[in-house]
Amino acid sequence: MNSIMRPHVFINVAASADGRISDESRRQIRISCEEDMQRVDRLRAESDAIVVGIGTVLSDDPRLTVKSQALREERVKNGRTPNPLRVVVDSRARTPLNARVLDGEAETLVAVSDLADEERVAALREKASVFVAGQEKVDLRALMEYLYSIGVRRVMVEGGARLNHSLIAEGLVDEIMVYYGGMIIGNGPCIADGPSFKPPVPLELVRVSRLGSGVLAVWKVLADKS
Ligand SMILES: NC(=O)C1=CN([C@@H]2O[C@H](COP(=O)(O)OP(=O)(O)OC[C@H]3O[C@@H](n4cnc5c(N)ncnc54)[C@H](O)[C@@H]3O)[C@@H](O)[C@H]2O)C=CC1
Ligand SMILES: Nc1nc(O)c(N)c(N[C@@H]2O[C@H](COP(=O)(O)O)[C@@H](O)[C@H]2O)n1
Repeated sequence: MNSIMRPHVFINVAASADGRISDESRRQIRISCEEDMQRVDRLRAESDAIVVGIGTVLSDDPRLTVKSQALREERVKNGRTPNPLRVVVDSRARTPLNARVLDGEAETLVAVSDLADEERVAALREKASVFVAGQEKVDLRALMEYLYSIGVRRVMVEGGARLNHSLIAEGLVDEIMVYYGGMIIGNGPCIADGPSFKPPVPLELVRVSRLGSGVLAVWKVLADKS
């Protein structure tokens, strides 16, 4: 793979003990304990951009903002915007115009592909920036290069399952943080949904710790990096 200039990219995800990130209805499930939610808020505050897939926007309607006022103020003190840039990977420009990511609380970039309907893109441009790359799916390497070019150096990916898989498949992930909550979900999307990696993507365990009622594992991705 040709190397590109791109930000440091990490995935943060909350999973059940059986590795599921929601149930078969794909509706959001609260897996994280309070301590983990605070850790996630700090990670957001330390990031320049938060990336999610359109599946996550349609299922969860997330805000993707920093919840702690103190952390937002600290960012501002350091010359940054109160919240990181929100990025939605959305090939066909399906982000609803009333989605919380378009609420103006933070800047938002919607990444679409050539498949996106022009009228939908024009409507999104009223509320967000739009980046176009890729014929069918969004070209994730081009997106990461673009984010780097606008000064983004640290990207937090908050799912979902299919976007995580694609980013790992493209060699665009450096680190994966998994909070395992004390529950079994059964059927549902897993941490990375897609065709089997052959061979499996190797990870190195960086650290593991008990957090609240669950376990936090931090992994470094050892596969070829771009
Ligand atoms: N427990 C947790 O930490 C989290 C759980 N979730 C859960 O994950 C589920 C959503 O995950 P998914 O349905 O897999 O949707 P997703 O959020 O991964 O979005 C995938 C969609 O993005 C679009 N896309 C455009 N370009 C793409 C590319 N190059 N690669 C991959 N996708 C591309 C496609 O339309 C694709 O179907 C929900 O159930 C949500 O609740 C989501 C985030 C975090
Ligand atoms: N860290 C974490 N723990 C859980 O238990 C979760 N269900 C999620 N989901 C992610 O958080 C987003 C919600 O963000 P807002 O609170 O609306 O800002 C959701 O879309 C998932 O990406 N995460």
